[in-house]
Amino acid sequence: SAAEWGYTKRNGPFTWAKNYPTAAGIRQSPVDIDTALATSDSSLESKPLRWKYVPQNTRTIVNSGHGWRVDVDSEGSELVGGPLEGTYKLQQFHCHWGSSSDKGSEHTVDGQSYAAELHLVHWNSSKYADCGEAADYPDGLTVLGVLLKVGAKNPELQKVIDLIPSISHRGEKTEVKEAIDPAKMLPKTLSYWTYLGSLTVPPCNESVTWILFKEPVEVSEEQLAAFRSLRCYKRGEECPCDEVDGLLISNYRPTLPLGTRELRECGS
Ligand SMILES: NS(=O)(=O)c1ccc2oc(=S)[nH]c2c1
Ligand SMILES: [Zn+2]
Repeated sequence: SAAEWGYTKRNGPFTWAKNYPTAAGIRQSPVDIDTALATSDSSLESKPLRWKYVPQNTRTIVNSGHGWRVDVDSEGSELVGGPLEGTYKLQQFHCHWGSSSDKGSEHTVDGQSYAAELHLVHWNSSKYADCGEAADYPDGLTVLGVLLKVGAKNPELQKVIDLIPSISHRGEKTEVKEAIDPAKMLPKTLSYWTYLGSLTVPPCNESVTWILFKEPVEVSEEQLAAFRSLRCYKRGEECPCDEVDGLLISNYRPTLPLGTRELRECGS
């Protein structure tokens, strides 16, 4: 099959449009958040963003070959309000990072990169049967983005880090025994920017309402180093990517033009 997409020169973001034409679309993510362009919107202020997660429903963590991903049983979760119509359910959460902590976030703010970015992926359960179906519709998905900056060790993310040694190679997965509470990974203040975009990984479906919190959350250098210890190839196979012995040292997509899309903000 065609070389699997990834983040190296050979299979990275600038090659994705070859096999995934949507990646060259006009509603792509991530984007640079030009804070001067953001318009505050009273309708956002009048419908506060509200979420409910069930920590016991975080099921498994897997090495997708593109990073770690915690898959969640959607039942019992919900995200409503803000720019959203209807109810969205949590499907999974994962992270993007760089080879050093001066880069790694997908969204940038006035051109500034952060060390990493956490994504909580939700699907519109008011209109669609599951995440896969929802991903094919412009109002199908919502991703809550949290910017991560270097600082104190993040106790909730530490529960993910502790599982990384058991999913070191692509395809490996393990049960999440100690419940991880997604709500504890969100910032204290809930101000955010929102715009219409896409998945930041192939097939780059233009089906995501992005909600990016303004306040970064802290993570330690050691925790970032643990992310970079994941390998992008299967145990027993040789490394297909020309990354330093197949370590997933970087898995963020560079920003795409906002174009004529509206960028709204809620809260200061
Ligand atoms: N990076 S992202 O746009 O939040 C995103 C959204 C949905 C996904 O499904 C898989 S699998 N990986 C994904 C990444
Ligand atoms: Zn992501």
